[in-house]
Amino acid sequence: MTIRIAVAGATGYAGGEILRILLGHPALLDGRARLGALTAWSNAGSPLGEHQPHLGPLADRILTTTDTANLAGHEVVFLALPHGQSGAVAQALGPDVTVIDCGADFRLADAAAWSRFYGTAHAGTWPYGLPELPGARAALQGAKRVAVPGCFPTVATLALYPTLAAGLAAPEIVITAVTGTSGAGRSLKPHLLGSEIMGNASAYQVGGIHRHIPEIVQNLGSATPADAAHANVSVSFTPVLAPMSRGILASCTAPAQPGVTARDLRDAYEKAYADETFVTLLPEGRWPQTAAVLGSNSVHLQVALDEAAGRVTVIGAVDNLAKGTGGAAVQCLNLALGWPEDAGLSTIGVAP
Ligand SMILES: NC(=O)C1=CN([C@@H]2O[C@H](COP(=O)(O)OP(=O)(O)OC[C@H]3O[C@@H](n4cnc5c(N)ncnc54)[C@H](OP(=O)(O)O)[C@@H]3O)[C@@H](O)[C@H]2O)C=CC1
Ligand SMILES: CC(=O)N[C@@H](CCC(=O)OP(=O)(O)O)C(=O)O
Repeated sequence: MTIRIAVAGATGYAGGEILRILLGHPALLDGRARLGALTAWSNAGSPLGEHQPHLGPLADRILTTTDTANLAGHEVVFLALPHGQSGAVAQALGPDVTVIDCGADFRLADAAAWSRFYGTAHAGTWPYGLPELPGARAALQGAKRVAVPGCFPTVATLALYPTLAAGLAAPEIVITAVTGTSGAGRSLKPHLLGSEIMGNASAYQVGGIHRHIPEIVQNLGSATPADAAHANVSVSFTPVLAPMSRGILASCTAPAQPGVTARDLRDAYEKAYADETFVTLLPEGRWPQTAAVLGSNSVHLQVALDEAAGRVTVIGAVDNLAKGTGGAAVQCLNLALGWPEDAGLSTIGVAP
């Protein structure tokens, strides 16, 4: 049987990245799977090529409206819709359909935290699509519903989890992350005008209000077993917008426990990620940079002990649209359908 895959939100950045990756996926190249409906909202009725000129083979495909009728009859549906839109769409899809949601709607287990940061009713909680988190991979194998992580939580979690799980630092976390503009999606936003962005760097959502904070707390809370309720995990997170289209470079720090050495830290990361295809601890002395992971499903990490300040510092780089969304979504598809986890996904970046 050929698996039919629909992509809802195909005109967006996340939907476009999912399609870019699927066009090179072995299951689509050899006919085990094929692309069905490609849906949109305000741009329904127009050809995909008007919005995603880089997806040549799909240029003439006409976008249909994101609704139940158009998404019916597919074995797999990717949702790449604005926050709050996934719940109703997913509910109308049968339990046998594999639904992979790039939005935030089903990421959080804590309904109160959801309401506090998103201001709407909590839709529910699905298996969390970060296979590299201990225990997560098993829950994703064969899953019919997957919540793809946010881009900042992906890199922050992978950067700090080994340190916290090994008890090498206290969970009093400070993260500053430089991000490209595509993280905001492609709808017009005044602060993302070219003239405001070029030659500029600006902090936003400062002071504990960014939506990704509860997601990072949830993930890193699970690294500290004595803290099931995440009560003593604190996360100070400051995002900084920079003039680049893709990429996140995150500096993640936490207070080192007394007696911890640089060797302890490296050992923790080498052990945690020894078998992970998409997480690379760089050789000593080399530092992650966004260009090195551009277009790839990789996260690059480097860890240092700042002895004078008594802090662990981990630098992480990710392509927000690849491992930060579209690549993670395809990695989760592979796990859900029992395909090789890395099928269609590259660890090789685009540089310069
Ligand atoms: N960009 C990123 O780096 C990341 C994005 N995500 C998540 O992925 C999802 C999509 O983000 P992104 O691609 O950046 O966003 P975009 O703004 O680029 O795209 C949004 C898509 O949703 C469609 N859409 C707009 N309004 C509605 C609506 N009311 N109902 C249904 N569909 C609608 C748009 O269609 P049309 O063009 O026809 O109006 C478009 O296809 C979001 O939930 C986002 O949080 C997650 C991690 C990282
Ligand atoms: C530059 C910029 O605005 N970035 C977005 C990234 C969020 C994102 O894409 O993740 P979600 O799926 O959780 O929305 C932001 O900071 O809100």
